Amino acid sequence: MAFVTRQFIRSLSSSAALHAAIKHVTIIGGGLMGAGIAQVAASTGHSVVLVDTSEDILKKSAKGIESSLKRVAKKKFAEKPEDGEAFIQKILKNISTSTDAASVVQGTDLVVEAIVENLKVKQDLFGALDKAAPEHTIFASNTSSLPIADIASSTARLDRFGGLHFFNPVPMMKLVEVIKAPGTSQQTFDSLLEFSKALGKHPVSCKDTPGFIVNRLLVPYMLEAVRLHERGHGSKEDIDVAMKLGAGYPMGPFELLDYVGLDTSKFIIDGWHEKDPDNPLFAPSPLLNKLVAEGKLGKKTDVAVSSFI
Ligand SMILES: CCCCCCCC(=O)CC(=O)SCCNC(=O)CCNC(=O)[C@H](O)C(C)(C)COP(=O)(O)OP(=O)(O)OC[C@H]1O[C@@H](n2cnc3c(N)ncnc32)[C@H](O)[C@@H]1OP(=O)(O)O
Ligand SMILES: NC(=O)C1=CN([C@@H]2O[C@H](COP(=O)(O)OP(=O)(O)OC[C@H]3O[C@@H](n4cnc5c(N)ncnc54)[C@H](O)[C@@H]3O)[C@@H](O)[C@H]2O)C=CC1
Repeated sequence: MAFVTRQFIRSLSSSAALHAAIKHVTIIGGGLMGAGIAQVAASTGHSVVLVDTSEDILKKSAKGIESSLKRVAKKKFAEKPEDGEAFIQKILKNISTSTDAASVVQGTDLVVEAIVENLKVKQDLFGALDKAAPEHTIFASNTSSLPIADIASSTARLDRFGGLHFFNPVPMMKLVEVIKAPGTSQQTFDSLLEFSKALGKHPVSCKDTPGFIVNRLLVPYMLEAVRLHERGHGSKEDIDVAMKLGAGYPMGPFELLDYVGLDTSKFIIDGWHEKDPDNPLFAPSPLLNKLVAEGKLGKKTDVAVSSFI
């Protein structure tokens, strides 16, 4: 009995040690999501390396993180603004940047990928990182719409691979969907749940099904808003106002599409349409296709102007 108890306590403490082990995080992709995830991880005391393809992009990511932190500090230190600068600098010290993912993952506990929503590109990245990262390193994807199992299939660490789906803007949105793919071990899943909590987020458990929970509901709604407008049944402005004042959404669907990025939205819809071509919920939108072809991608193209105008 005493032995069982000791064993039990030992297994509990080794699982706690595993959870505590996520200290060093590598975020791949310094765009809208990666920069936000890096900011939140650094703000909660993690040591973060942010990776992208060029120094110029990383400079832009760092600028975005700093201005977001300024907004946080302005609120947090409203009474004592002089403490705000020290708060920002302390967090920025936890973040370094790199363009060489394979070398920085050598010392990391967790890789969170937030690059372009393309299966092949994600698989190539993880396939290469799998060879470079230590045994214990957990891999996670922030994909909006792709099956985690498909992304993980380019690696030999299916048990240490899961989904961590954050929401935009990451510093403000409390939810993280934690996805357990068929190969994800319980230990990995628990570590991802613990990590989400350590970031101050509220995790929910998801199966590896298309769109998990939020996007399975949100994407058809947003597309239906675009189709309603395409049919001439409402102006973009009226649809946005209607959903804000009539349904209590903080942003209307067109405002949100601008915020999320029209390119990312198109990647999601095209991918689902290809898999399920007869499903009218995922039919491509001529308006969205036209705007993306014109390079109008939403706020990421021009913060001040809506791509839908
Ligand atoms: C068709 C396919 C489509 C597929 C899409 C899939 C994408 C995904 O995979 C999943 C997603 O992320 S979906 C998007 C989920 N996000 C939302 O729905 C956001 C909705 N908007 C909001 O919650 C608020 O407008 C929001 C919180 C953003 C802003 O709040 P407010 O509306 O009250 O407006 P503000 O006056 O601008 O902000 C108030 C204060 O909030 C703070 N803040 C906002 N943004 C911040 C940021 N980025 N960093 C730091 N602080 C921030 C800030 O304190 C601000 O006050 P000020 O600084 O004085 O303006
Ligand atoms: N935009 C949103 O609201 C949300 C997006 N997501 C998902 O997060 C991921 C990223 O989305 P965003 O941040 O919006 O995209 P983004 O376009 O803002 O940023 C993507 C970044 O990844 C970089 N990148 C591309 N390939 C790379 C590679 N091989 N190695 C390193 N960096 C690379 C790009 O240079 C770019 O800076 C996508 O999978 C998307 O579906 C998830 C939740 C919300």
